[in-house]
Amino acid sequence: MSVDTRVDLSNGLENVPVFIERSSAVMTFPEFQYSTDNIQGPGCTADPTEVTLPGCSCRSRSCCAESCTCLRTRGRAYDSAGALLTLGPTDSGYCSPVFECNALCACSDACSNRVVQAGLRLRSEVYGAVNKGWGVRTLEAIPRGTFVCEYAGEVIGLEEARRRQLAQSSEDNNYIIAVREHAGTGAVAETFVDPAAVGNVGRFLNHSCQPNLFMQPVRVHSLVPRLALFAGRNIDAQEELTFDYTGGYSNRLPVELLSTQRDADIRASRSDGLQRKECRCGADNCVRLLPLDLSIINRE
Ligand SMILES: C[S@@+](CC[C@H](N)C(=O)[O-])C[C@H]1O[C@@H](n2cnc3c(N)ncnc32)[C@H](O)[C@@H]1O
Repeated sequence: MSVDTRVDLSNGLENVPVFIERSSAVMTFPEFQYSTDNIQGPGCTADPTEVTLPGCSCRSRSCCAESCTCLRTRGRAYDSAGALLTLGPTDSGYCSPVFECNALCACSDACSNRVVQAGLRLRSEVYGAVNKGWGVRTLEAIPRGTFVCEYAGEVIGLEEARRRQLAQSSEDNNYIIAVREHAGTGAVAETFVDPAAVGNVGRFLNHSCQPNLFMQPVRVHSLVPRLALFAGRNIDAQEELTFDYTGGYSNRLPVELLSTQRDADIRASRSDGLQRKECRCGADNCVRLLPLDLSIINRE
């Protein structure tokens, strides 16, 4: 792929271009297929592009929490400007699910419950981030709570995630993100997304121990969640965009896996094949090692 400032990495697929900084041309640019949406990968039993959720029958421009069936149970997720209302943990310790109005809903495209599905709105640039390979910075200021982009890629099953993680060498970038959600009755739903071969601008986001983005699973047309990234604080133009690869509080392991994870962490901090990489985020609270979700490879 040729690298030029005016090249739109998404090739017109996004609402706004995703630029590549010209001075970063010395670094090799990875080959991958740009996709704005998740696609079904090996081991994923549901097609993320299929419309499977029921729609509301609100004939209004924008839905009201009192009458809309999409909003009635869980309440409003966004304010009237589209900013995410809850940017913190719920009592369960997991993030609260967000359901947007979908293709089967009778409300208009201007409904305030359609944010992530509207796609990228902010201009950003992929650039050479010192000592971290490629990174993403915003070209405009972003208010807290604003939707920034998805972490889109192949949605894969646990076995496939395990196979891919085991095939990685210590030099390879790790792209697989596992997200866990409380699914009621004590069950925990897990989603694995790998944007290495098919993905969007999210695949270039680096980790920080003090990130400015926050990951929130959002369901639009399908039960398969989209991993949406929102601004966790006000962000200035030119700041690097980062998120916590562990998913922070929203990604706690189920209790039965906690001891496995602890043992695995100890094993991996020794020098086996899955040596963890040094974290170069530069934050005051940096834990010095990049997170690696060892529960994927240590699960029977
Ligand atoms: C999802 S990719 C992010 C984009 C990547 N920097 C690139 O060049 O394509 C994840 C990889 O980026 C690098 N990375 C991300 N955050 C980092 C950090 N805080 N410190 C050092 N390397 C980091 C690691 O090599 C990691 O495996």
